[in-house]
Amino acid sequence: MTVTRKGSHPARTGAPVVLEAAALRKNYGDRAVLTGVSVRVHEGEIVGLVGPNGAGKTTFLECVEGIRRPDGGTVSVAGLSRSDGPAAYHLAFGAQLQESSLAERLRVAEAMELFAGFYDDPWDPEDLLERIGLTEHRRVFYRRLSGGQKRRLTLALALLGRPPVLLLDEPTTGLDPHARLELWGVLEQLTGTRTAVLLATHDLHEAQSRCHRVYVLDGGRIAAEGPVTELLDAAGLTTRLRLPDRPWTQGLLSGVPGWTTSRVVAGTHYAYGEDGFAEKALAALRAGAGAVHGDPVDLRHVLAAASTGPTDLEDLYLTRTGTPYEPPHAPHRRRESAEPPAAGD
Ligand SMILES: Nc1ncnc2c1ncn2[C@@H]1O[C@H](COP(=O)(O)OP(=O)(O)OP(=O)(O)O)[C@@H](O)[C@H]1O
Repeated sequence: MTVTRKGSHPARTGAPVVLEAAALRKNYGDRAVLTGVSVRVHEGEIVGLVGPNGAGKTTFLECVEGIRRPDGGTVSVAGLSRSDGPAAYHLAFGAQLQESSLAERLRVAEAMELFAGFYDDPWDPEDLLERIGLTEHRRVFYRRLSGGQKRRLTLALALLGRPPVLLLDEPTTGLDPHARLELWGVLEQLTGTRTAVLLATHDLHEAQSRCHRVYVLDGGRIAAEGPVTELLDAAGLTTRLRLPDRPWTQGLLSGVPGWTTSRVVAGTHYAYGEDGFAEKALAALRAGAGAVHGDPVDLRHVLAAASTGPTDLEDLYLTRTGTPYEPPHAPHRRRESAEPPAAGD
């Protein structure tokens, strides 16, 4: 069987590099949270940073943004680094943090005008509000906006300076499907004009369908990097067979030609392999497993529950991090900072 997968984008890795983080390290106390993370983003690229809760995604973005001071490694954005001074450095990128807050009695249009004043050649605030779907709320106080509207406003503020690089921390969390589409429309328009986007997300479907490349961060290190389809093919993860786990499952499947790896999560066995593996595995199950474990009723149950399909980023995530994918849900909790902002910000 030939497998087709979603989410293949023409590579932009030939374009100039606009963000380069090399061997970034960060400790909180004696706990190493980033252990040498290197990330590169090219002009016009949308790059996803995915990984389990606590993997270090926000810490990485905050080190790039200059909110945290890394304990090692280097960062440059649009050719600038923190040593060029915070004012110059902060013009190199627009950032939308995981949590942000504005004065409660600031109206949407006032916030846009205020922030536009920081830049020599800002985006027209009214045009930006229109594109991001906030025009009808332009006179609404910040405190009266819904969570999703606040996310849209903070994204618009990040875009105002027409930055060459956008750093977004879970930009679609809390947005309704229509707002998500609007947001992706704006981002894709921007990347058409060479803006680069690096975004942390838990939404693997968006990461796969919208990003040119992903970095899978796990335990403070990069566990995988590249276009999703290339990563899956290179790892021999073309097809997935999912079935209830039994004591004999691993032994039987690992002997099937084309098998690559398996993970067991909460009693379900996820077996991965190259093209054709799943069909061979099912045939092996029908032919041999009854003899192996001697319980035909249970084997019928296992076969009835088995399903096969092409792999996607969820499978890469599971095999690389050992953690099953959790779909995105409610807006993120507020995190208390145990560390003051880095000096100079
Ligand atoms: N200010 C801080 N002080 C101490 N520990 C922190 C601080 N910020 C984050 N951590 C810890 O560092 C680790 C990485 O956190 P971080 O928020 O970077 O991960 P993440 O991948 O963004 O997680 P999530 O997906 O939950 O947002 C976590 O264990 C977290 O508890």
